[in-house]
Amino acid sequence: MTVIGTPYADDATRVLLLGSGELGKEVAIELQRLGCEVIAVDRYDNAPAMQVAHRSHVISMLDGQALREVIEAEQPDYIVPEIEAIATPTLVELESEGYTVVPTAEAARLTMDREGIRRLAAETLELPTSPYRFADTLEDYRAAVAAIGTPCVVKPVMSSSGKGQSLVRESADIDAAWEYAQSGGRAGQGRVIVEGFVDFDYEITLLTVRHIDGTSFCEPIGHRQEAGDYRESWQPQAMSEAALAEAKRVASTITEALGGHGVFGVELFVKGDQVWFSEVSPRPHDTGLVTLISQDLSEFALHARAILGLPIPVIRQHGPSASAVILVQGQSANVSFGNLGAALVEPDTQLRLFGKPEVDGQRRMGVALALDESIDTAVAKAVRAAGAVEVKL
Ligand SMILES: Nc1ncnc2c1ncn2[C@@H]1O[C@H](COP(=O)(O)OP(=O)(O)OP(=O)(O)O)[C@@H](O)[C@H]1O
Ligand SMILES: NCC(=O)N[C@@H]1O[C@H](COP(=O)([O-])[O-])[C@@H](O)[C@H]1O
Ligand SMILES: [Mg+2]
Repeated sequence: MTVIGTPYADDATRVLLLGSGELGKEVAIELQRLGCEVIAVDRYDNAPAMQVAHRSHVISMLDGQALREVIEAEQPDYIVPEIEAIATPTLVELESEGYTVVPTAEAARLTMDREGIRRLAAETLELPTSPYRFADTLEDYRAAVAAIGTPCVVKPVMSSSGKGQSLVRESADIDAAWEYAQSGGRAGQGRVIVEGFVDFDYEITLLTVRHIDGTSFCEPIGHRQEAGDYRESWQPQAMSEAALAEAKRVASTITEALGGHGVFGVELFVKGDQVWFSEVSPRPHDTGLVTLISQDLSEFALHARAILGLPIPVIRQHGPSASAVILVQGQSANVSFGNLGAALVEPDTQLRLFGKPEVDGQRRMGVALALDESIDTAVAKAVRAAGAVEVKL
């Protein structure tokens, strides 16, 4: 039975977020709505979730000792990873000492790098995936590309949002993809995965919620990626009955193996009735930002309920909906967003501006949301709203 205490009191229900970006900000808001005490942690100050949390800490989350110190000082009831790059062996230790890691420390460990989750999905669970090889040296990498063939996709094993990822179309691209993977990963240099290119019709995120009463699925979310990062997402993605059933089978299998309670973003490629597992986030997914407008309980509200052991009897979907990202390019610690009246002039549009403290290169700093009569018009409306926002550096 769930009991929620009083924030700042001894009996507070303390939730510690490891990662404090835009996804964590929405999770923090949902937890606060239920009266939790929220502690936000990230590698830099003034991260989005820190701006709505009760307290925050700035540490390197890849430093196991620093991670342990913050957790031991805060004594959270729930530790909620929000990004992949965390010292997950420390989370495994802390879990064995009695702490609760969402959904489980093992899920965080396996998804921290692409090898853990890929081997679990393809080799242990025998789910369909692209063919793949891992490599640590340029020589092994060249052999891996030769074995997989072109086109293939090269990614650092530890990276997200497309960082360090490239498509090798022909042999002339091979060495540049290695160089990019070595410099573009989030957690330094090293191992890469070489994946056979899947020529899919479309790709989806199947948000899967493991909660106190079982497993629930959201309507499938379609999305378009550019340079390994999402630009627009929409819900519901039209799918054949057979493809949807197979997608749910794959999502059930992988999330059951990871265990615990919470939202999972299961990424799948679909061609006809065929489905390939790509990867899974044991946490809300960026393409799921669309659920801020498309569902009564967004993926963030669902995560909060699932974590706290609260029931999820139904998830209401409001109809064709879309999200379009607001990407900012340049260098500034003083970004401003104008022309917002025009961005929101159409009915059924919304904006989220994340409040990220700075940009250096390209960074997602907001998202536009829209509801409409069809997926096509909803996507077009969200893109118009995002495009109307005038960014000043
Ligand atoms: N083997 C593949 N075949 C075809 N397309 C692929 C393959 N791997 C990745 N992609 C494309 O690149 C996108 C990003 O890949 P992936 O999800 O592995 O990267 P990521 O860095 O983990 O991204 P994120 O953290 O945003 O999910 C996929 O959504 C897909 O569009
Ligand atoms: N695909 C993973 C993803 O979308 N993660 C989200 O982006 C933030 C990092 O943003 P930043 O790179 O701008 O700091 C993360 O904290 C998380 O909210
Ligand atoms: Mg992905």
